[in-house]
Amino acid sequence: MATRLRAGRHEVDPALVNILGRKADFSEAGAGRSCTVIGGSGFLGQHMVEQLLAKGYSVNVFDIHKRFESDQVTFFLGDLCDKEALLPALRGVAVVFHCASPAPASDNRELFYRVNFTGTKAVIEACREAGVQKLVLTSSASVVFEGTDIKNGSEDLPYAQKPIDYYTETKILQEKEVLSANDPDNNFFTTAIRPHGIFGPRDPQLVPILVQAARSGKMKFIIGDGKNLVDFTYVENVVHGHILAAEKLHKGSALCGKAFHITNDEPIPFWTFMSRILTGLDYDPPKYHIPYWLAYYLALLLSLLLALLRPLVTIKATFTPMRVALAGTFHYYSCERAKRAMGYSPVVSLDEAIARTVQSYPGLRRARA
Ligand SMILES: NC(=O)C1=CN([C@@H]2O[C@H](COP(=O)(O)OP(=O)(O)OC[C@H]3O[C@@H](n4cnc5c(N)ncnc54)[C@H](OP(=O)(O)O)[C@@H]3O)[C@@H](O)[C@H]2O)C=CC1
Ligand SMILES: CC(C)=CCC[C@@H](C)[C@H]1CC[C@H]2C3=C(CC[C@]12C)[C@@]1(C)CCC(=O)C[C@@H]1CC3
Repeated sequence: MATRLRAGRHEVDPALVNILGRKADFSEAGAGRSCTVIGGSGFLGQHMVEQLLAKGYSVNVFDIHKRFESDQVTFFLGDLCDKEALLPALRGVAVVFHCASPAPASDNRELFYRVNFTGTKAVIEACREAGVQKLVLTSSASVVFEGTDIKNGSEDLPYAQKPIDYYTETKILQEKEVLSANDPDNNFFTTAIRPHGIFGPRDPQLVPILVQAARSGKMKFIIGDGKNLVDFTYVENVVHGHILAAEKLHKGSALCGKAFHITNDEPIPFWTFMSRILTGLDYDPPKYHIPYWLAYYLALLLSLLLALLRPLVTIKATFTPMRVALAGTFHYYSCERAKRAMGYSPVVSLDEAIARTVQSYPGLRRARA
């Protein structure tokens, strides 16, 4: 069962919910501006909640954890795999944003499958049962990435036949489920947003991992010639894409049952981006080059060695073939489809985004002697 944690500004009498079958919408902006953010306690989820509130939406958060306080939000705690737990959080809302997933760094295959695949099926069923009209999934551009160069890739690229990890494999299954659930006859519309390399304030992954690597002396080498372009997308642009998608998703719109890349539309060499974050926080940027294939085979050798030793020692490598591929190949995507179908364009430039991000991590700045 989900636990309702707080009666927020938009809470209504449960008796009224029962009579009307849906929660009344009290926002200034009118009908359709009530939503639930599944995964609303996470990095992207919290930014979603902030911008939705600013735009006058009434917001429910459904998450396995509660990580912030707000008297404007109604919180529901539970596991998204449990349809019965989801239902109270979805009744009466017009839009559901599904941005929950186990962290990509996890190696728990069973968890990825359970949450991203079977859990997403529970979300779809719960949406239908609760009378939700729109479901916006946070997918990932990596659903088409196989570890080799992608330059200005469009959404027409086929799903990866050999996804780079189990997280991505289950993101593919999840996206397929959501897109095929689009059902105009029953007034249920679905779409998927595919962001890439989300970064920004409060991100627990990219900047902290990078700083940890720099502090332990692992950020000395540039893999390859350092010219490989990659998309890094500021979190507020990702949120903007999600909200636009929800607003443009309706019967007969080009969004129904389709996926959309959302990026900063400013691909940047991977190592330039890393160096700008590092120097912004007073760390030295990497300066020695190591050939891509040498790095790749070294990482492969290391992972084979660790697999052989696994019965005796369990060490989690940071230098993995998957990370080498992410750091040494081109992978940037066209967001033309989102521009055309929903009028998307980034609201924060990459320069501004990097500056805001660096400024937001005073605790990770290098201590000067
Ligand atoms: N960050 C990135 O660069 C990219 C992210 N994405 C996608 O964006 C989405 C959001 O990512 P991000 O904000 O970084 O991730 P976070 O891990 O920060 O947020 C996900 C949230 O979902 C929660 N959650 C996990 N499992 C469940 C469950 N079974 N039931 C309810 N809640 C659950 C998490 O809780 P807990 O922390 O306890 O697990 C967390 O609060 C994900 O779908 C991810 O795949 C796509 C492309 C790039
Ligand atoms: C676009 C996208 C998916 C971004 C994710 C960023 C991460 C892949 C990087 C953040 C820190 C990076 C890192 C390495 C590879 C890429 C990251 C994990 C190394 C493992 C590369 C090899 C090394 O010498 C150590 C690096 C540590 C940090």
